[in-house]
Amino acid sequence: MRELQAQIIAEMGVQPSIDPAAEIRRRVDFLKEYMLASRTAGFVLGISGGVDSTLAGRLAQLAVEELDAEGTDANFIALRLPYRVQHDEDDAQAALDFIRPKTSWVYNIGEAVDGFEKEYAAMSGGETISDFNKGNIKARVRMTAQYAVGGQHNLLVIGTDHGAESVTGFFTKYGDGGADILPLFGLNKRQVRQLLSALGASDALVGKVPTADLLDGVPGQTDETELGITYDQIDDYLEGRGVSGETAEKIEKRYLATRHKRTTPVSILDSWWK
Ligand SMILES: Nc1ncnc2c1ncn2[C@@H]1O[C@H](COP(=O)(O)OP(=O)(O)OC[C@H]2O[C@@H]([n+]3cccc(C(=O)O)c3)[C@H](O)[C@@H]2O)[C@@H](O)[C@H]1O
Ligand SMILES: Nc1ncnc2c1ncn2[C@@H]1O[C@H](COP(=O)(O)OP(=O)(O)OP(=O)(O)O)[C@@H](O)[C@H]1O
Ligand SMILES: [Mg+2]
Repeated sequence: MRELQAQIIAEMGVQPSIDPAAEIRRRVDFLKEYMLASRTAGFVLGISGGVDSTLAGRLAQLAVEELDAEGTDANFIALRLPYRVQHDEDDAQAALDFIRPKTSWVYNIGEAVDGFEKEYAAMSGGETISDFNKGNIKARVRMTAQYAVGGQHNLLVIGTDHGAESVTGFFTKYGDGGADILPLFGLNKRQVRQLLSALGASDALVGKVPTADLLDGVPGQTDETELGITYDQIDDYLEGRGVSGETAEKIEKRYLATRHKRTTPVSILDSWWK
């Protein structure tokens, strides 16, 4: 195996094979134990209809149900965070039906994002924010909405980052990358699907094609199209399997370019970037 591949696998904590039932138990326990240790009242998470938030949402709901049964009041607020009308709203509703969250709210980010864009144009004498940059603003407004709910109700913000996203830095810094607790870390994408399947999610939810869905111009653009790498390739790489040199180089190039996203802001005491 390539030396950098071994180092990346260790950092991402991905195992070549997993026992889905044991992973579900371990992650529900982690949510419960951390909630108790942090003296918070539960969790908040945006539900998009994608596999990551469907799994993290169901784990959070199981954690609060167990805590309630054990005599500790806990809450889970699932947030729909559409930008205006989401093109695959039906899938998001199917995800909520599967998660069965204790509380479910909708915060439409349309007004906040468009208001931001308008004020930006006024400030800059008419500069237009690119669709790509606006996509990152959408992700950061979603983060702000989750922290607003968390701040009001003493809840931890769940993040859905895991090995297959972290390795390529395929998230918005302080957007979906901004969270308090990461119950999916250590998994790759196919393992996320394995856990969802073990929890009884429908084939449609388990097989949902990953999309960041951040662009006005290309609704539902697939992650694989933007990345130019497939999740199967990323998953194979993270399981220590052989992938072509070209694929390994693409993954490693993204990994090295996005190190700043996987750490705290660089300070004069850091040397990792040298
Ligand atoms: N070397 C460096 N050291 C320290 N900071 C550095 C830096 N280079 C850039 N930066 C900072 O980082 C910023 C760029 O990072 P960032 O704002 O994240 O922006 P960026 O990485 O350019 O874009 C985010 C990517 O993540 C994808 N994404 C986002 C959200 C969700 C999902 C999903 O899968 O659902 C995917 C999105 O499609 C896009 O490809 C720069 O504007 C700068 O502030
Ligand atoms: N439209 C949305 N409504 C609510 N939350 C969202 C929305 N879009 C993104 N999010 C939040 O941002 C996180 C990151 O998005 P990401 O696309 O990586 O995950 P996903 O949609 O759950 O799964 P997938 O990666 O398979 O599409 C989501 O897990 C979710 O918590
Ligand atoms: Mg998505």
